[in-house]
Amino acid sequence: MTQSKIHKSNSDLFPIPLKAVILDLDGTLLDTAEDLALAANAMLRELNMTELPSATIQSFIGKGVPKLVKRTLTNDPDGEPDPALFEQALPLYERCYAENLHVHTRPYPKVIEGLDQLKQSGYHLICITNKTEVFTLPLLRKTGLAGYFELVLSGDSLPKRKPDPLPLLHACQQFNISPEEALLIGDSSNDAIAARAAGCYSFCVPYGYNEGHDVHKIDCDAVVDSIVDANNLITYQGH
Ligand SMILES: O=C(O)COP(=O)(O)O
Ligand SMILES: [Mg+2]
Repeated sequence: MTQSKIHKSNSDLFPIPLKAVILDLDGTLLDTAEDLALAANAMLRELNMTELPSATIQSFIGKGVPKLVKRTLTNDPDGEPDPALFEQALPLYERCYAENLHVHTRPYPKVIEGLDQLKQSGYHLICITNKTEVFTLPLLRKTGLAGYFELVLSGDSLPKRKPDPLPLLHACQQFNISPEEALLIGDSSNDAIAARAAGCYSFCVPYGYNEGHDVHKIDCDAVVDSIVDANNLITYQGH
Protein backbone atom coordinates (compact mmCIF):
# COMPACT_ATOMS: atom_id res chain seq x y z
CA MET A 1 0.00 0.00 0.00
CA THR A 2 2.52 2.58 1.08
CA GLN A 3 6.16 2.76 2.08
CA SER A 4 5.44 5.66 4.38
CA LYS A 5 7.30 5.78 7.66
CA ILE A 6 4.79 6.03 10.43
CA HIS A 7 6.13 7.91 13.44
CA LYS A 8 3.26 7.44 15.86
CA SER A 9 3.77 4.29 17.93
CA ASN A 10 -0.03 3.99 17.93
CA SER A 11 -0.74 2.77 14.41
CA ASP A 12 -4.47 2.74 15.36
CA LEU A 13 -4.20 6.42 14.47
CA PHE A 14 -4.56 5.51 10.78
CA PRO A 15 -6.57 6.16 8.78
CA ILE A 16 -7.06 9.60 10.34
CA PRO A 17 -10.59 11.00 9.89
CA LEU A 18 -10.31 14.52 8.44
CA LYS A 19 -12.24 17.31 6.78
CA ALA A 20 -9.40 19.44 5.44
CA VAL A 21 -5.92 18.94 4.05
CA ILE A 22 -3.52 21.87 4.18
CA LEU A 23 -0.54 21.77 1.84
CA ASP A 24 2.76 23.59 2.04
CA LEU A 25 4.05 24.96 -1.28
CA ASP A 26 7.86 25.15 -1.63
CA GLY A 27 9.43 21.72 -1.21
CA THR A 28 6.07 19.92 -0.91
CA LEU A 29 3.97 20.75 -3.99
CA LEU A 30 6.56 22.57 -6.10
CA ASP A 31 10.28 22.13 -6.59
CA THR A 32 11.12 25.85 -6.52
CA ALA A 33 14.71 25.67 -5.27
CA GLU A 34 16.48 26.16 -8.61
CA ASP A 35 14.52 29.31 -9.46
CA LEU A 36 14.91 30.71 -5.93
CA ALA A 37 18.67 30.14 -6.25
CA LEU A 38 18.78 31.73 -9.72
CA ALA A 39 17.17 34.85 -8.32
CA ALA A 40 19.41 34.92 -5.25
CA ASN A 41 22.53 34.69 -7.40
CA ALA A 42 21.22 37.33 -9.84
CA MET A 43 20.75 39.61 -6.83
CA LEU A 44 24.30 38.89 -5.58
CA ARG A 45 25.69 39.67 -9.06
CA GLU A 46 23.87 43.01 -9.16
CA LEU A 47 25.37 43.81 -5.76
CA ASN A 48 28.86 42.78 -6.97
CA MET A 49 28.92 40.04 -4.35
CA THR A 50 30.14 36.45 -4.75
CA GLU A 51 27.54 33.96 -5.94
CA LEU A 52 26.65 30.93 -3.78
CA PRO A 53 26.13 27.26 -4.72
CA SER A 54 22.47 26.33 -5.37
CA ALA A 55 22.61 23.75 -2.55
CA THR A 56 23.60 26.47 -0.06
CA ILE A 57 20.74 28.71 -1.14
CA GLN A 58 18.35 25.73 -1.00
CA SER A 59 19.21 25.32 2.69
CA PHE A 60 18.15 28.96 3.22
CA ILE A 61 14.56 28.32 1.97
CA GLY A 62 11.80 27.98 4.55
CA LYS A 63 11.13 31.17 6.47
CA GLY A 64 10.03 33.41 3.63
CA VAL A 65 11.65 35.78 1.17
CA PRO A 66 13.06 38.44 3.56
CA LYS A 67 14.81 35.71 5.57
CA LEU A 68 16.14 34.07 2.39
CA VAL A 69 17.64 37.41 1.34
CA LYS A 70 19.24 37.96 4.78
CA ARG A 71 20.71 34.46 4.77
CA THR A 72 21.99 34.85 1.20
CA LEU A 73 23.62 38.23 1.92
CA THR A 74 25.44 36.84 4.96
CA ASN A 75 25.87 33.22 3.77
CA ASP A 76 24.65 32.31 7.25
CA PRO A 77 21.27 30.84 8.31
CA ASP A 78 21.21 33.16 11.36
CA GLY A 79 22.95 36.11 9.71
CA GLU A 80 21.73 39.71 10.01
CA PRO A 81 23.09 41.88 7.18
CA ASP A 82 23.74 45.58 7.40
CA PRO A 83 20.21 47.16 7.31
CA ALA A 84 21.11 49.49 4.40
CA LEU A 85 22.38 46.56 2.32
CA PHE A 86 19.24 44.56 3.11
CA GLU A 87 17.01 47.47 2.08
CA GLN A 88 18.85 47.69 -1.22
CA ALA A 89 18.89 43.92 -1.77
CA LEU A 90 15.26 42.97 -1.03
CA PRO A 91 13.66 44.79 -4.00
CA LEU A 92 16.47 43.49 -6.25
CA TYR A 93 15.72 39.94 -5.16
CA GLU A 94 11.99 40.45 -5.63
CA ARG A 95 12.53 41.72 -9.18
CA CYS A 96 14.93 38.88 -10.05
CA TYR A 97 12.56 36.23 -8.65
CA ALA A 98 9.55 37.72 -10.46
CA GLU A 99 11.60 37.34 -13.68
CA ASN A 100 12.60 33.73 -12.83
CA LEU A 101 9.41 32.50 -11.16
CA HIS A 102 8.75 29.60 -13.48
CA VAL A 103 11.96 28.68 -15.29
CA HIS A 104 12.66 25.30 -13.62
CA THR A 105 9.79 25.17 -11.11
CA ARG A 106 7.56 22.10 -11.51
CA PRO A 107 5.19 20.05 -9.33
CA TYR A 108 6.91 17.05 -7.70
CA PRO A 109 5.92 13.54 -8.85
CA LYS A 110 2.44 12.41 -7.74
CA VAL A 111 1.39 15.92 -6.68
CA ILE A 112 -1.29 16.33 -9.36
CA GLU A 113 -2.47 12.73 -8.86
CA GLY A 114 -2.60 13.22 -5.09
CA LEU A 115 -4.45 16.54 -5.30
CA ASP A 116 -6.97 14.96 -7.70
CA GLN A 117 -7.59 12.13 -5.24
CA LEU A 118 -7.96 14.47 -2.26
CA LYS A 119 -10.30 16.79 -4.18
CA GLN A 120 -12.44 13.87 -5.34
CA SER A 121 -12.74 12.59 -1.77
CA GLY A 122 -14.24 15.92 -0.75
CA TYR A 123 -11.59 17.40 1.56
CA HIS A 124 -11.29 21.17 1.79
CA LEU A 125 -7.90 21.89 0.22
CA ILE A 126 -5.91 24.82 1.57
CA CYS A 127 -2.41 26.03 0.66
CA ILE A 128 -0.36 27.66 3.41
CA THR A 129 3.07 28.91 2.40
CA ASN A 130 5.68 31.27 3.79
CA LYS A 131 6.26 32.55 0.26
CA THR A 132 5.23 36.15 -0.43
CA GLU A 133 1.72 36.41 -1.89
CA VAL A 134 2.81 38.30 -5.02
CA PHE A 135 4.80 35.18 -6.01
CA THR A 136 2.48 32.48 -4.64
CA LEU A 137 -0.60 33.23 -6.69
CA PRO A 138 1.04 33.52 -10.17
CA LEU A 139 3.10 30.42 -9.46
CA LEU A 140 0.02 28.37 -8.51
CA ARG A 141 -1.63 29.54 -11.72
CA LYS A 142 1.40 28.84 -13.94
CA THR A 143 1.81 25.31 -12.57
CA GLY A 144 -1.90 24.47 -12.88
CA LEU A 145 -2.43 24.10 -9.12
CA ALA A 146 -4.49 27.21 -8.36
CA GLY A 147 -7.87 25.56 -9.05
CA TYR A 148 -7.40 22.91 -6.35
CA PHE A 149 -7.41 25.35 -3.43
CA GLU A 150 -10.36 26.97 -1.68
CA LEU A 151 -7.99 29.15 0.33
CA VAL A 152 -4.37 30.24 -0.14
CA LEU A 153 -2.49 31.94 2.71
CA SER A 154 0.99 33.31 2.04
CA GLY A 155 3.78 34.46 4.31
CA ASP A 156 2.52 38.04 4.25
CA SER A 157 -1.24 37.34 4.28
CA LEU A 158 -1.49 37.48 8.08
CA PRO A 159 0.57 39.13 10.85
CA LYS A 160 2.42 35.84 11.54
CA ARG A 161 3.69 32.99 9.36
CA LYS A 162 4.68 29.35 10.02
CA PRO A 163 6.07 28.09 12.43
CA ASP A 164 3.45 30.26 14.17
CA PRO A 165 0.08 28.44 14.21
CA LEU A 166 -1.87 31.56 13.17
CA PRO A 167 -2.36 30.73 9.45
CA LEU A 168 -3.56 27.21 10.30
CA LEU A 169 -5.96 28.42 12.99
CA HIS A 170 -7.23 31.11 10.62
CA ALA A 171 -7.87 28.50 7.91
CA CYS A 172 -9.73 26.17 10.31
CA GLN A 173 -11.87 29.08 11.44
CA GLN A 174 -12.69 30.02 7.84
CA PHE A 175 -14.06 26.52 7.20
CA ASN A 176 -15.64 26.16 10.62
CA ILE A 177 -13.66 23.02 11.45
CA SER A 178 -11.61 22.17 14.51
CA PRO A 179 -7.84 21.83 14.18
CA GLU A 180 -7.88 18.06 14.79
CA GLU A 181 -10.01 17.71 11.66
CA ALA A 182 -7.16 19.12 9.55
CA LEU A 183 -3.82 17.73 8.39
CA LEU A 184 -0.85 19.79 7.22
CA ILE A 185 1.48 18.13 4.71
CA GLY A 186 4.83 19.92 4.60
CA ASP A 187 8.55 19.51 4.10
CA SER A 188 10.05 21.29 7.07
CA SER A 189 9.99 21.73 10.83
CA ASN A 190 8.29 25.11 10.23
CA ASP A 191 5.26 23.14 9.03
CA ALA A 192 5.31 20.49 11.77
CA ILE A 193 5.81 23.02 14.59
CA ALA A 194 2.93 25.16 13.28
CA ALA A 195 0.68 22.09 12.98
CA ARG A 196 1.49 20.87 16.51
CA ALA A 197 0.92 24.33 17.98
CA ALA A 198 -2.42 24.63 16.19
CA GLY A 199 -3.53 21.10 17.17
CA CYS A 200 -3.57 19.80 13.57
CA TYR A 201 -2.08 16.53 12.37
CA SER A 202 1.12 16.80 10.36
CA PHE A 203 2.87 14.64 7.75
CA CYS A 204 6.22 15.41 6.14
CA VAL A 205 7.52 14.57 2.67
CA PRO A 206 11.23 13.63 2.47
CA TYR A 207 12.06 15.26 -0.88
CA GLY A 208 11.81 18.92 0.15
CA TYR A 209 14.19 21.38 1.80
CA ASN A 210 13.80 21.51 5.62
CA GLU A 211 16.51 24.17 5.82
CA GLY A 212 19.18 21.55 5.15
CA HIS A 213 18.22 19.26 8.07
CA ASP A 214 17.12 15.61 8.18
CA VAL A 215 13.35 15.40 7.75
CA HIS A 216 13.21 12.15 9.74
CA LYS A 217 14.13 14.05 12.91
CA ILE A 218 11.00 16.21 12.66
CA ASP A 219 8.25 15.53 15.21
CA CYS A 220 5.32 14.69 12.91
CA ASP A 221 2.70 11.95 12.57
CA ALA A 222 4.23 10.31 9.49
CA VAL A 223 6.85 10.80 6.80
CA VAL A 224 5.15 10.01 3.49
CA ASP A 225 6.84 9.56 0.12
CA SER A 226 4.18 11.52 -1.76
CA ILE A 227 0.79 13.22 -1.55
CA VAL A 228 -0.70 9.96 -2.88
CA ASP A 229 0.84 8.08 0.06
CA ALA A 230 -0.56 10.71 2.44
CA ASN A 231 -4.01 10.10 0.99
CA ASN A 232 -3.67 6.39 1.87
CA LEU A 233 -3.34 7.24 5.57
CA ILE A 234 -6.43 9.44 5.93
CA THR A 235 -10.19 9.12 5.50
CA TYR A 236 -12.75 11.74 4.59
CA GLN A 237 -15.06 12.57 7.45
CA GLY A 238 -17.83 14.48 5.61
CA HIS A 239 -18.93 18.06 6.16
O1 LIG B 1 9.11 30.81 1.06
C1 LIG B 1 9.68 30.01 1.85
O2 LIG B 1 10.72 30.29 2.46
C2 LIG B 1 9.09 28.66 2.10
O3 LIG B 1 7.80 28.52 1.62
P1 LIG B 1 6.92 27.26 2.08
O4 LIG B 1 6.27 27.65 3.38
O5 LIG B 1 5.91 27.10 0.94
O6 LIG B 1 7.81 26.09 2.19
MG1 LIG C 1 8.11 24.09 2.40
